[in-house]
Amino acid sequence: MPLPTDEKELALGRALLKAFDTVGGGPHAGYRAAHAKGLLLTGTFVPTAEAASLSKAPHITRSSTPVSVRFSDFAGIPNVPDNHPEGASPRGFALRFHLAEHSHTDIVAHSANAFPSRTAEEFLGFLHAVIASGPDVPHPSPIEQFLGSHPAALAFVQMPKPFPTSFAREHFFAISAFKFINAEGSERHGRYRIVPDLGTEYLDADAAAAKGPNYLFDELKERIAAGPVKFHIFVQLGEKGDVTDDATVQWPEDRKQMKLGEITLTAVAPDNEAEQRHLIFDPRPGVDGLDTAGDPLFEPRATIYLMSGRRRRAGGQGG
Ligand code: HEM
Repeated sequence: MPLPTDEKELALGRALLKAFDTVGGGPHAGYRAAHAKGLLLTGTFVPTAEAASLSKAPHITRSSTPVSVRFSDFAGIPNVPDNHPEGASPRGFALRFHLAEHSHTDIVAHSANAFPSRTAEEFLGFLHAVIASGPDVPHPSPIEQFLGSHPAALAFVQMPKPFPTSFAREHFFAISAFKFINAEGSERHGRYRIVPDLGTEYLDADAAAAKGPNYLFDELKERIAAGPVKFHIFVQLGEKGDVTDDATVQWPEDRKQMKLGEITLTAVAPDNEAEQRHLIFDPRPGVDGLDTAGDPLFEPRATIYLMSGRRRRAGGQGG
């Protein structure tokens, strides 16, 4: 998976990485520039019978596929408390389907069904406004000005992001629309939703504040030692006219949702830190039967995940 050769794309990737480093007090050698604190679990994906009507992708047409899932807190701070008011949310769910040796496809999702910007350039503007807005900066501060002129960013910042009782009681969204292509060549747009088998469950603010800084990761390790953790993958199906190239626009809640399959996680991955450090997720599917659908976030994300991942691998420690 090479980096792009276009100098503008590379410069955007470098600028985003630098901005994340600044916000997270990094770089932290060997860790991700965002979603630095994580845990990797392993298990299996089993598709539903109807999933093949949507896509001919290998993991959707086979009876089962091994998977890895990396759960994470948002910030680029390796020891961010799981109950940190700004640093922990949205939580991440990065899923890898292991199709064959050196062959895989990923879904990278987070716990908010929203994103603050349509483009990576706009996201960089958001981060720069955060960086320029210390406590001593006069009002309206750069971030107040940015939020005043970017309604999607304001909505994202203001949306409630409650703390779950467990990673196994949180839901996740891949935000962008994808194209699903079946064996007959028919195409449908859809958006992934990953829903816990046990349903979502959240703490109130006082209960969250009373939790320890590692409450989510400690609980996940205990839970998986006691038995499997299950999630269902749904695809919210787009209809004619639904926007497919803008992560800030959600589709109506009454759109049909097709169940794609189930993930059963059974163990904490061995050599967890080294495995996490090595894994570089790609938000683009890159397999027959699945494609991106014009969302401008995909390419810059792929670039920055790769840039950050190579830097992390060279860091030699961390996860
Ligand atoms: C312009 C938009 C975005 C930028 C600049 C960005 C930036 C980043 C960066 C720098 C990382 C660390 C990469 C690494 O070192 O491996 C990261 C990881 C991650 N991002 Fe994004 N991101 C963007 C959009 C999104 C969206 C839309 C989602 C949710 C659907 C998302 C979810 C995640 C998750 C879950 C991870 C952790 C992946 C892992 O566990 O390795 N990001 N992002």
